[in-house]
Amino acid sequence: MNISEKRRVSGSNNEVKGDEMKFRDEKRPKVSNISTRSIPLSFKLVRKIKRQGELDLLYFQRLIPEKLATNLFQWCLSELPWYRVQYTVGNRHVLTPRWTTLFGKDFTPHTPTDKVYRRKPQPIPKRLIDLVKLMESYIDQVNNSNEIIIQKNSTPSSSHDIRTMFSRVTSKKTPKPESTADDTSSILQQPLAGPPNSTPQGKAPNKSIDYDRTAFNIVLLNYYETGSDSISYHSDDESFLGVNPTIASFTLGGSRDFLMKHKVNSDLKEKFTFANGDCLVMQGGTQSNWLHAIPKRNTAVQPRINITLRKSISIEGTNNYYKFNVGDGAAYRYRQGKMVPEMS
Ligand SMILES: O=C(O)CCC(=O)C(=O)O
Ligand SMILES: [Fe+2]
Repeated sequence: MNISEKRRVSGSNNEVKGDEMKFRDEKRPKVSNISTRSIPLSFKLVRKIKRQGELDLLYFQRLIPEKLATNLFQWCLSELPWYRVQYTVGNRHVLTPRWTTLFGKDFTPHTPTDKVYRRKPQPIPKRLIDLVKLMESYIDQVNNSNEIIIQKNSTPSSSHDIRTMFSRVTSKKTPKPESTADDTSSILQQPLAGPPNSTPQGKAPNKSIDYDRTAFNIVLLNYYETGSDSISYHSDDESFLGVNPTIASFTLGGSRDFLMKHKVNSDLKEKFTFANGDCLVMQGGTQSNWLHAIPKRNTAVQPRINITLRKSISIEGTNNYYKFNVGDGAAYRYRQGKMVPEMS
């Protein structure tokens, strides 16, 4: 039995051999065409990262305050069904090396749904819809702004507020305001990579890339229970995601390394270690030019849940997602510290 995983049949895939991928600082790309911008959005920080090789990222650090992120982690783990998908490609049997679950469907109009879908799409749970709406709004705001705003007490500019949203997750009690330790003001006291001058007002939006208005319809969750759980190098560049797809990817719970490498230029590599509450948005040419992975680790790592938001533009896309992330096997529920198959 082959336990390595080919991520998706139609995407670009490279097998990753566990920890063999090493990043040495001296091998990092030259800074010549690097621009990293920092924009505080209401009470948080986002970095626009545009680098050589069409890397185009938005890095929302500590977007979800820690306690709320931990609470959402626990809610996802205990309330959602999870799958350990197995599938066959040719004569190769693949065990997906992590738990997955999926919600949502493409926006294609069709009836009756059960005739076209291989597996009935599951509605996105309300709490996750809130996350979707929030991120759509944040991403559009950041992409439509070319401003570098450095101010201590910025007011929320989104109609969605992450604390309001997650107050549902934090159960009956009214959430206490978070300490300001995570707020933009304190982060901005530290110098960040970016243009030296900051101009608070009056700049026209950056028109060099036309980003579509963000509209997610698929919520895919990955649960990495131990360091043996992983996702091999791949890119989410399938045609059913459209051209230059935008994918938002949250980390809840434990930190894991997230590696990126350029598909052609082996000098171009990136490494992030995402923490509880972080969100990375991959957009523009990122998927067509880069691969990403969460490698296995044999050091102690805490369980991590990843929530990714994306858009399927066709029924085929939705079917593909359910095939590789829900599959045909049993649903599992997390009960008393372990995954148990659900009684059907
Ligand atoms: O867990 C992560 O951060 C990455 C997940 C991922 O790349 C995917 O589901 O396509
Ligand atoms: Fe991915």
